[in-house]
Amino acid sequence: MKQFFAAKADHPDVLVFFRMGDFYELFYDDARKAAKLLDITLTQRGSSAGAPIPMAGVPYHAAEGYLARLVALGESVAICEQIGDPAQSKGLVERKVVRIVTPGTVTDEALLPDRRDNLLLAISRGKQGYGLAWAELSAGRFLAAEVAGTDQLETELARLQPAELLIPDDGDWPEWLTAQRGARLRAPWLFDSDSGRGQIERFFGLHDLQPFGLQDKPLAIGAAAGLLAYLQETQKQSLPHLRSIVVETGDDAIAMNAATRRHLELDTRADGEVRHTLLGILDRTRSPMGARMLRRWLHRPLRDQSTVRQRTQAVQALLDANAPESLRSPLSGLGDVERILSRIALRSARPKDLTTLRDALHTLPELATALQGIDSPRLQALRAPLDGQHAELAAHLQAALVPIAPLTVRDGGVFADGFDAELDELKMLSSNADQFLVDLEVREREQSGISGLKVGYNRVHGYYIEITKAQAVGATIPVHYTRRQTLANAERYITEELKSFEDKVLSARERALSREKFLYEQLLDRLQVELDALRECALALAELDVLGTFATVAEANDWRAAQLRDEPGLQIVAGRHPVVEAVRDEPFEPNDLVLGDDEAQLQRRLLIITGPNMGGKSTFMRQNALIVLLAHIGSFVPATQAVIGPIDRILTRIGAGDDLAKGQSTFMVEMSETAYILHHATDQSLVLMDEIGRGTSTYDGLALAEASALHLAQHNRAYTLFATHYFELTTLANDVPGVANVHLDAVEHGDGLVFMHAVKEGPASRSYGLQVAALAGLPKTVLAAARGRLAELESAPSSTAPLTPMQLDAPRQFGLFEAEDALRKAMRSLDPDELTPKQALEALYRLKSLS
Ligand SMILES: Nc1ncnc2c1ncn2[C@@H]1O[C@H](COP(=O)(O)OP(=O)(O)OP(=O)(O)O)[C@@H](O)[C@H]1O
Repeated sequence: MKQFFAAKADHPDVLVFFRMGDFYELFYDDARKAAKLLDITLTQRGSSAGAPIPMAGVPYHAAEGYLARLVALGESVAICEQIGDPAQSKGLVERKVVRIVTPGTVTDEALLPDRRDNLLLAISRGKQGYGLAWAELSAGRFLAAEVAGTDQLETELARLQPAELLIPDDGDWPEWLTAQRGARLRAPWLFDSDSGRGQIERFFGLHDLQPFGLQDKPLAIGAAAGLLAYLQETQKQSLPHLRSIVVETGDDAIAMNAATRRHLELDTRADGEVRHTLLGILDRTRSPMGARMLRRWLHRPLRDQSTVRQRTQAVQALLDANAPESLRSPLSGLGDVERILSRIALRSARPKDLTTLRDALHTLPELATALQGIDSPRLQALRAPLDGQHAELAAHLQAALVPIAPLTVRDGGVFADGFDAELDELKMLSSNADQFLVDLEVREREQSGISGLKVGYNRVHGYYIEITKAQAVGATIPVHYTRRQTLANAERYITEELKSFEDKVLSARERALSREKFLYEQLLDRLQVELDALRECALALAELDVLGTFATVAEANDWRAAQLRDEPGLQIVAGRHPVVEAVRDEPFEPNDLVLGDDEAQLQRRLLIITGPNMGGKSTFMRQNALIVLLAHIGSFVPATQAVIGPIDRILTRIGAGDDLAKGQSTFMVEMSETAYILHHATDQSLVLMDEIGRGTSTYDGLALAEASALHLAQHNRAYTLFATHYFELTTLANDVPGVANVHLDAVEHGDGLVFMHAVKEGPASRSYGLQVAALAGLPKTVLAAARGRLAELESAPSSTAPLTPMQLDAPRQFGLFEAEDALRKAMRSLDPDELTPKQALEALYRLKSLS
């Protein structure tokens, strides 16, 4: 327990896995917590100061599964191992914390999600805003940035979704941040940028931070220092694969805040589902590295048109050369080269990692050939690191390793025959043993005349000659046999010859094992030298995977290349919603979008979109945002043509949901998202506003919607799609330059409604709210009451009656309500108590004819 308390004192904030024989044991609060989180039994062991000590444990061979679960829950674990051999040590075996497994720093294959990055993020703050530094230890990436305000900090967090978050413990952080999974408060001085600067320089072996472009970014330096300190504390080893810090600046990418990422359902839907999202449609990548790169690209569409154009051109070239499949098939089964390289750097690579790397290197020539002659600068740039660069290393690994590697180096069997003469000889000694023993047995049987005599081996006593009691009856045990062990019905002996054989074989086995360990370390050393080149290769493989995926998706779904250009404006012809189109059984109705200032100086900046519920307003708005986004990651887009000018932000306000975590009501969320948009949208931003104002009373809502639309059109001058049921807003088009109306339609067909889903110029004529409600199965009595109330509202609008959106477009709904009025009058004239059954039946027919 003294050893445990010492380990715990050094690691008070994490669970301590304390190795005892075949188990990792947890004690006291750690035991209680682990028992709850892992659903393992809480027991007791001994007592301390008279009180029993709570304990829980997991078997050491199954520890990985438990660690994976704890890490996924945001917990960290200090692994305290037995140092030295218990068989050799007198008294207590020494124990030491050898590593700390934390959610943001894990590199073991079994503990990592394979298709998404696993990031550790550190934040610092100052008067100018916040510094961020994040690392993906499993891939050797280290980045930093500075942002101006809390909004942007939230945006970056939504993008990066770190597994672990380091925050200086200097008080007063918002709860949404400190309550994040994996959030950890750390001593503020660890984030100090003055001392941090020196630490970073020392770590990377630099004179100053100029090469990283970090020298004038004290906040980013503070964050990077906080992150490095944590890495060094938890990893307890050198981190040679972290080679540089890449500084990201916000201007490089199209900004999308947390709400936008959520609303556009880039990689998860509100219900947590992943398949029916943009990533779900797009992700046909063949390797985990490709999948991770695609996700990163999707969350960071680039504003740099030339990079994006190169990607799009590469996709086109692949399609023209009919090459997507010949590129993609070698990528399947390639393995996670990127993460394997990190494990090699950290010297934790397993034999299987090395055989996977070997097989991947053998695939490179095939890939290089597939890309040969394709007319694309980007593809050729990616081909360069694959082509013939690693043939020697591939041959070396081929010669060194067995075809299918064992799980660990510990039990040997990693190296192939013929690779190392010394190892071969040692292995020969131990494998020839079998024949020697067979020969010996035959010989001893003949010489002793005991035909049932057996030669055997056991781990404790070593080699022996066994003679059963029955066999011994009447026989003479040879004099050179020395008794080794007595069993109930047999005696075991050893001879000089067998003993010297045993020494030779056992030492040969041990020496073979230690030779294998030595060779393994040597192989890791050899690989260290090649890491940079191999990393470049891994990145090329990932990007080829993504570009090949873009080509395949484009081909399968008939997507086309978008044209990015410097002139402002957005023109999309026959655009479709990639997810709705994929999910729906019926054909999708393509729609156009034109926004911008055309040659005739006609402005078209804000579209008021009206139309019935279920008409397709939200779908239309989102599809345009998704097309713009896809175009900026280099993918083709679901449209026959898309010409897109510079875009700096995509901002959305869609749907409503309480944010209970932040203590905000539906309306509050709606307004704070609107406020964000009005503050941040520029004349290069794409803004989607879906039914602003519906979360409050009608007049308030209408007033807010109109004022927001005006602000967007006149002040922000953003490209705005503004869907609304407030029909009043359609008059803005008459008075405000840049505002235009479009609408979606439905037609009544029998009892039902048919939605046309086609976007047309001009305002909608009706809203069909009650019909849609009927389709949704509202009880007939409620519908009838609603119809009545609607008619009343229409015939006698009063300032005291609550207005509804229905009422606001009511003047346009003549036909429907005239018929209802006649019906209503006829009904009023009836007195059921006065009617005979026959009159009642006639009245019913009359009413039916009026309806
Ligand atoms: N262009 C289209 N082609 C085919 N189907 C479409 C199209 N647009 C929308 N839809 C279908 O119509 C459904 C409703 O669309 P959407 O949610 O966009 O309507 P809405 O007008 O925003 O409705 P509300 O006003 O109730 O929010 C979609 O789920 C989709 O199935």
